Amino acid sequence: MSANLINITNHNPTNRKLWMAAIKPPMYSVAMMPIWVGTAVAFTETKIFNAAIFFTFLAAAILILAWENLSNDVFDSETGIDKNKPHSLVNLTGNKLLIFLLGNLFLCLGLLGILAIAWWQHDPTVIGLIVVCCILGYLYQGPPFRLGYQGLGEILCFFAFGPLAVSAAYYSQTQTWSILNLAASVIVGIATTLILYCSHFHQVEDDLAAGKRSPIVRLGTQRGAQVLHWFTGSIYIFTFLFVLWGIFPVWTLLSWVSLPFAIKLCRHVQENHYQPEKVSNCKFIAVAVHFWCCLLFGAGFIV
Ligand SMILES: C/C(=C\COP(=O)(O)OP(=O)(O)O)CCC[C@H](C)CCC[C@H](C)CCCC(C)C
Ligand SMILES: O=C(O)C1=CC(=O)c2ccccc2C1=O
Repeated sequence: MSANLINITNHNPTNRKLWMAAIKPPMYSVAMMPIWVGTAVAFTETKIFNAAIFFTFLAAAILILAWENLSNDVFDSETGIDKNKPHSLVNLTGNKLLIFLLGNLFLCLGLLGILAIAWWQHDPTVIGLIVVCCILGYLYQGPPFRLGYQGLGEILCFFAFGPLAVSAAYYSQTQTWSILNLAASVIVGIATTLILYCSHFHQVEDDLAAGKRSPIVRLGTQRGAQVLHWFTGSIYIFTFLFVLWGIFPVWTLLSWVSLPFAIKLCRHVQENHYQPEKVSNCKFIAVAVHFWCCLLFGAGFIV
């Protein structure tokens, strides 16, 4: 049996854990929330809900994020930054080409789903917006740009998962634009960017060695942990202000139910920012903050 096949068929628990860490199932809620929130705002404003478009968009978003993650492992294998990362899909399979081709297959299927939406609407706007998201995703990690290595990933992430993806979801239902939806997209964008920011805390040593100037490399873990308080707090402060100004319905304050996760995240990082093995799970606490915050925020528009 080849080494690759041994890797894939070895069912011991450690190997299963590595595969789960490589595939990152909880991370895929990140692709779903912009579609959920954009569709919820569209429903509030227009009472339009097209289920076929909603579910096609959800599936396509998941496929596109799968491409982003698979190609991240491919491109990172070329810079050496993942050499200590056993849960990289390239390291697990030992087959970079396979992961590259699989990633591109997911991208094509995802874009086909979005193309179907554009076809049903006789309007290329949604595919245009999602192609721009994919270009930002490539600029983040792909050669020769690798803007994530310059510490610019958070900006790309905010625009891709915030204004662009949420506007695309809104437009896919209504074929119009909305200022309310743009304001809502700011909340989704910040909550998603929080996850990316948290993902750097445990990687400072490997990032430095590979020349990646992530925000945490630039700030240091201590200041990074302090900035995290403001970053996390801004989600709740902005939501409150938008409610106060009469822009968001009061029920969007339901998103504050996610505050315990946000407090847990800030405390955990404050206490462990300098211990990579302890802080490494903070990304998944941030995923919980994002999930509950965006789920309830979207629900607040429908209630
Ligand atoms: C792949 C991403 C982060 C991983 O970064 P890193 O290399 O530090 O992680 P590892 O340690 O695990 O190697 C996320 C990058 C996000 C990017 C800036 C923007 C992606 C845009 C998406 C393609 C947009 C999808 C939108 C969808 C809702 C239609
Ligand atoms: O593996 C990761 O660190 C991330 C994967 C991912 O898909 C994503 C999407 C949006 C924001 C952050 C992240 C990650 O950090």
